[in-house]
Amino acid sequence: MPLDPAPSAPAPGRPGRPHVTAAVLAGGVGVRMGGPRPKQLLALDGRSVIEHSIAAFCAAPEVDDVIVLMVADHIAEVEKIVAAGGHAKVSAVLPGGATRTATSVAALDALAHRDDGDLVLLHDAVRPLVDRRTIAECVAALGEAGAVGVAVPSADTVVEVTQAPGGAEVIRSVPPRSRLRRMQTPQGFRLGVVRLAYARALADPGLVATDDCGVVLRYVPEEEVRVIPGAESNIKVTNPGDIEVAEALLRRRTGAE
Ligand SMILES: Nc1ccn([C@@H]2O[C@H](COP(=O)(O)OP(=O)(O)OP(=O)(O)O)[C@@H](O)[C@H]2O)c(=O)n1
Ligand SMILES: C[C@](O)(CO)[C@H](O)COP(=O)(O)O
Repeated sequence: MPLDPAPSAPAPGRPGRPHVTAAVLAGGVGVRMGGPRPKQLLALDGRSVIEHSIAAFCAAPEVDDVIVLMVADHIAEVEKIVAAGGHAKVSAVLPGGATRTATSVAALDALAHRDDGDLVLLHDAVRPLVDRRTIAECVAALGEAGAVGVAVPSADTVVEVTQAPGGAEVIRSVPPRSRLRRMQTPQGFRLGVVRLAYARALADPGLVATDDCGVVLRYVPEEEVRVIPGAESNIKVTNPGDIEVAEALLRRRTGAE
């Protein structure tokens, strides 16, 4: 599905406001989950995991359009999901990259026609329970900061480990828990900031990244990376059993409404 070639413009009825694109990253094949199909296509309460994520951003009034970066072999399947679900804000379904980082870069490439002041929310397709409050607060925080991560405090003590000379894993340090957070998505950026970060990152042969805020922190250190509260329910469907957890969380949410 081709991207709308229209040049960057404020959304109709919202003059002066930056355009907000949500990019749903779905280029992974789900090695840890196992199974024949990528985990973003697994069923969760009558919809695929990826459709929950797409629907959450389509329903958010702050979001103008949604692009999906999907494993190339399954693009047609996602296009059908989008059409059948009537997710009208989806402007493109494009191939992801070989790594999550490459998929983030593909999302930025797809937004080359947007202005540096426009906004992008990069979201794991496999976080289907992202809620409206989180999306709204992420976009609102981008009014003050060029990069915004969503995170929750750690209930567990988190330790750094290393290998002892005999090969056993041993604790190297115990960072103060009160300052530790577990990062989630969406992670939101002014396009100019995240473009600069990835331009520098891609020139670094030692690039290793597990999230996009980390890329900004490392390669644009002058930029503040703001952290806003996430939600414990915004889990990443990663391992066998996580679908059942997501179903239980979804039932609890539906019951609370
Ligand atoms: N090449 C990749 C790898 C990952 N992702 C996406 O990044 C999110 C978080 O990644 P992860 O949970 O690691 O997904 P997989 O890479 O599919 O899982 P695994 O590491 O177990 O293979 C997922 O929505 C996944 O589809 C992506 O867009 N492109
Ligand atoms: C971006 C992320 O979800 C933040 O917690 C996480 O780092 C993705 O890691 P993955 O190994 O690609 O699932």
